[in-house]
Amino acid sequence: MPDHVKDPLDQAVTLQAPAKMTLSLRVTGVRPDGYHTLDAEMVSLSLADRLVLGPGEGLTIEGEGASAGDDSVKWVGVTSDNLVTRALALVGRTASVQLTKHIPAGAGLGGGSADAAAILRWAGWTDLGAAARLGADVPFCVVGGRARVRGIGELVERLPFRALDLTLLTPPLGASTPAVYARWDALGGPSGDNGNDLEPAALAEVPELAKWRHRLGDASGQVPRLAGSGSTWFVEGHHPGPGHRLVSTVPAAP
Ligand SMILES: C[C@@](CO)(OP(=O)(O)O)[C@H](O)COP(=O)(O)OP(=O)(O)OC[C@H]1O[C@@H](n2ccc(N)nc2=O)[C@H](O)[C@@H]1O
Ligand SMILES: Nc1ncnc2c1ncn2[C@@H]1O[C@H](COP(=O)(O)OP(=O)(O)O)[C@@H](O)[C@H]1O
Repeated sequence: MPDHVKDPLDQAVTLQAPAKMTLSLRVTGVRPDGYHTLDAEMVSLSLADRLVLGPGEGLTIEGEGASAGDDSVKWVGVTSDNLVTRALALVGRTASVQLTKHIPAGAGLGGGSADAAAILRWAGWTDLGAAARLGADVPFCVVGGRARVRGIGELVERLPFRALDLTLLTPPLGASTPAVYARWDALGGPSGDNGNDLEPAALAEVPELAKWRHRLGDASGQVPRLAGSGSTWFVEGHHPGPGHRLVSTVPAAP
């Protein structure tokens, strides 16, 4: 058992929870339960939430929320279905948790999954099938770094780290993951022509997303790609601009 698990509550433990970026995403099928199978490349980002664990119980959340002035941190919610609370329950541990959000919620950056994965890593949890029951993005976030992800997200094959700078633009609107997958079904399973099969479905579901793609495209001279089911757009390289987040890939934690 790792040292930090022996007596974790005697003193505070600080955990980093890196956001994930889905660099490419192909939907390869639909399971009988309605979940979609994927073939995706995911990477961890320098953008991260912070969790401070201490003795006792209870969750507090603070943070600036999403970009463009949207206070979406409000809808993270300190409830029993918060992914931090559910991760603690899965590993059978108690702790007080102070969560500082830097990853905008509902932005396709896996913020909640990253927080849950930080708890699983701290507890030494390695069952990625069970981790996927918290959320399909949680297994990748447990492994981190760079990986090919298949199944509904539970099959994670590590890939060598690749340093990459990215510019993100997160619109002040969320894209609901279940709604985007449902729209992909309704559209007959379209392929994305820019590396992400969910992009046409997300644009059909939330047409306002197109405005933000144009904005980042104009600023960077590239064709932005949608992060997973959205709502964040990204391009390669660092392109400073209003509301732009300049991030880099980070290797898996040792
Ligand atoms: C699309 C992706 C790509 O990385 O994420 P985002 O980039 O938007 O965060 C993931 O597949 C999202 O994973 P995650 O956000 O963890 O989804 P979950 O909470 O597990 O699932 C929410 C809902 O999305 C649908 N869902 C999710 C994952 C999957 N492989 N097939 C699905 O059909 C299901 O309807 C499910 O009830
Ligand atoms: N600790 C958490 N941080 C962020 N969102 C959370 C958390 N726990 C639960 N959620 C919920 O998860 C949903 C998706 O948020 P998030 O994981 O940040 O985005 P996405 O799935 O778009 O990558 C939101 O509806 C949010 O309320």
